[in-house]
Amino acid sequence: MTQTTAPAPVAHADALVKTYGSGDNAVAALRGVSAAFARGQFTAIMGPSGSGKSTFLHCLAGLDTVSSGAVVIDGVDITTLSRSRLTRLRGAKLGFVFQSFNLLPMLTAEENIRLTARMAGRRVDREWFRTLVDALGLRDRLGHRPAELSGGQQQRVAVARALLTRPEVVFADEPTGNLDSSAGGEVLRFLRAAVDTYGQTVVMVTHDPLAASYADRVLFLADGRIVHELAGPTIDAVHGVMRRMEA
Ligand SMILES: Nc1ncnc2c1ncn2[C@@H]1O[C@H](COP(=O)(O)OP(=O)(O)OP(=O)(O)O)[C@@H](O)[C@H]1O
Repeated sequence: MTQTTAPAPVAHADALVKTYGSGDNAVAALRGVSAAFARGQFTAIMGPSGSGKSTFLHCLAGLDTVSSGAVVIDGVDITTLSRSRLTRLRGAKLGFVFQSFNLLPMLTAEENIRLTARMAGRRVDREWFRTLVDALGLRDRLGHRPAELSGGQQQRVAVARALLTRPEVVFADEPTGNLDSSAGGEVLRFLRAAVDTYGQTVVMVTHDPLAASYADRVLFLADGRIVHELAGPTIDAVHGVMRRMEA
């Protein structure tokens, strides 16, 4: 008899607790959150304002410290790493896309795309660079600075930068929050294609049920806890869970 075992997740969080401040001013942002992220899976994180979405993403991505619990990326508990080892691991294994693009204004699109790889001392695979630039429609924009690009183009530059190092996980915090629906759709379609074509793992915080419907599953947070998980989300199903959470 052959036994099939589920592949180990590329990232997981165990009993994450995050409290900001102390004493009377303490705010419990995460109250024991556990979740596993399989390789090649696209997860959306949703929930009301203040439910802990950004805190969860930042703790998972090693951008914020945790109060207790563990975050394991590719077999390493990142909550135990020194600051410098954590910085190296982020550069080597993680990619980031933020709502506000976070491009350096004095660098061209191409320089911005190469920046993370350069800072991590990673050699850039030319073929992969070209594949990403073409898939994101940036070929004739490479010499432009961010101020000369539309919001959608800037975010596509940020997405190319995030994927250039072939990270274990891409973390995206409201990546379409500053984009109109057409530019947002392009970014989401590309993230979906990166999951389907390259087996990229993506974790994305969003307020938008349409954006969440591009994911393989949605984790819903409320008051610092995961309260629901939806697989194969449709826009209607996401709206349905949100309505039930508000009731
Ligand atoms: N640096 C901080 N200092 C103190 N409290 C914080 C800090 N960051 C977040 N919080 C609090 O932690 C809780 C969770 O915040 P978080 O930003 O993670 O929520 P969110 O679900 O991402 O919200 P939104 O959808 O509004 O962005 C909130 O009560 C927030 O006020």
